[in-house]
Amino acid sequence: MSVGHISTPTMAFCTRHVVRGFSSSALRPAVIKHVMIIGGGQMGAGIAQVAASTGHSVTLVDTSEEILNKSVKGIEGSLKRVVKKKFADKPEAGAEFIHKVLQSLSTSTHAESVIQSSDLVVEAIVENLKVKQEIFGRLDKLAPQHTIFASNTSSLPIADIASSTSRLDRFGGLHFFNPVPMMKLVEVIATPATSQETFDSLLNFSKVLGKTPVSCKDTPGFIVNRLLVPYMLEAVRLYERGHGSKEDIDIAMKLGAGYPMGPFELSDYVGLDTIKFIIDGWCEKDPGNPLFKSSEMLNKLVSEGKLGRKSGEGFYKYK
Ligand SMILES: CCCCCCCCCCCCCC(=O)CC(=O)SCCNC(=O)CCNC(=O)[C@H](O)C(C)(C)COP(=O)(O)OP(=O)(O)OC[C@H]1O[C@@H](n2cnc3c(N)ncnc32)[C@H](O)[C@@H]1OP(=O)(O)O
Ligand SMILES: NC(=O)C1=CN([C@@H]2O[C@H](COP(=O)(O)OP(=O)(O)OC[C@H]3O[C@@H](n4cnc5c(N)ncnc54)[C@H](O)[C@@H]3O)[C@@H](O)[C@H]2O)C=CC1
Repeated sequence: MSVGHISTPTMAFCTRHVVRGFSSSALRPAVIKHVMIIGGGQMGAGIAQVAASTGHSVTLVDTSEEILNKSVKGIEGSLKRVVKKKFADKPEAGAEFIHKVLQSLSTSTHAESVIQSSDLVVEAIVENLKVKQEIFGRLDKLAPQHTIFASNTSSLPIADIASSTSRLDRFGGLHFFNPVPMMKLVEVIATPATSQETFDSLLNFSKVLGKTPVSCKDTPGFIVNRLLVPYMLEAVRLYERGHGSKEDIDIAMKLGAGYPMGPFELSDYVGLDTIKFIIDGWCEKDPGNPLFKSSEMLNKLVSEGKLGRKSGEGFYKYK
């Protein structure tokens, strides 16, 4: 499906002169122009929006047209909010900007037919190692030599995801933050096998998106989630012990610690299914660690389909 005009793909490098995706005359980061984003949920749609807004041609991939239509509607809504600020006095320029961004964005339910023209693949699908490995393993066989693969995983080791491919040197992590159009940080993650050129390309790509990248090792939670997850888990334990209401805990952290959202508001914003995937994964890896003990309250909400804002109810109601 095409949202706007799909430009003719141009490869970042002519294959003849390419060694592992980099110019053989001088090893320099590949130029990233064509980006495939896999997963049109909260994160994938946000990454697609920002990439299309910054001069990239973007294809957003998901499993159904219905999901992709919803993703594009969300992107249009978010672009309107961006334009309201950015082009406050120039509504026509704002409308032109939105038109141009949507022209740079196409959608597809078939990653295989897009991979040949992709310089970079950013995966933002469900937080499940096997599912991520399966999709990267399949695309690895079809992707051009120079194509860089990156995962937006919150909690899985990048090296484990990369192990399903034969391009360990061209594989890294690009961890964006929610909501992507507003959050300035990107964690750029190198595994021991990620080449310097790939890492530089990912750093550079993040800067072109207008983000501030930080360099991370492939360690659990990278930087932000290594610190955020214990804090959030401690909040839910405090609540489960009856030592504070969720409303008071949220107010306390906003007004006392200056956070824009309290831990329960933020959990609903992130998505309780995603949070459960993260905690269950860490618990499985480190079962003796009391920090990752599962939360009965969280499990109950997820089993009832209360996934936070995206389903209309989580810790709070949104209808
Ligand atoms: C307790 C539960 C136990 C579970 C424990 C387990 C923990 C596991 C956690 C793991 C988490 C993993 C997630 C991850 O990997 C990393 C993350 O992404 S963490 C999340 C990081 N994000 C945040 O912390 C967000 C914090 N919130 C904010 O910064 C603000 O609240 C927010 C910008 C979202 C909204 O601002 P707010 O003032 O509250 O509301 P407004 O609606 O007025 O918006 C302000 C401003 O921003 C514009 N805007 C907002 N969203 C968008 C958008 N999507 N697109 C475009 N523009 C947007 C809006 O238009 C407003 O603009 P104005 O011009 O100011 O009107
Ligand atoms: N929600 C958050 O705040 C953050 C999430 N992340 C990570 O980003 C990833 C995505 O998270 P969200 O966008 O929140 O999830 P989401 O649930 O909103 O979206 C996931 C999307 O992936 C699609 N999908 C699933 N399997 C697929 C497949 N095989 N092929 C194509 N599409 C597929 C789903 O249909 C869905 O649209 C996860 O790895 C998560 O850990 C990272 C930073 C923040």
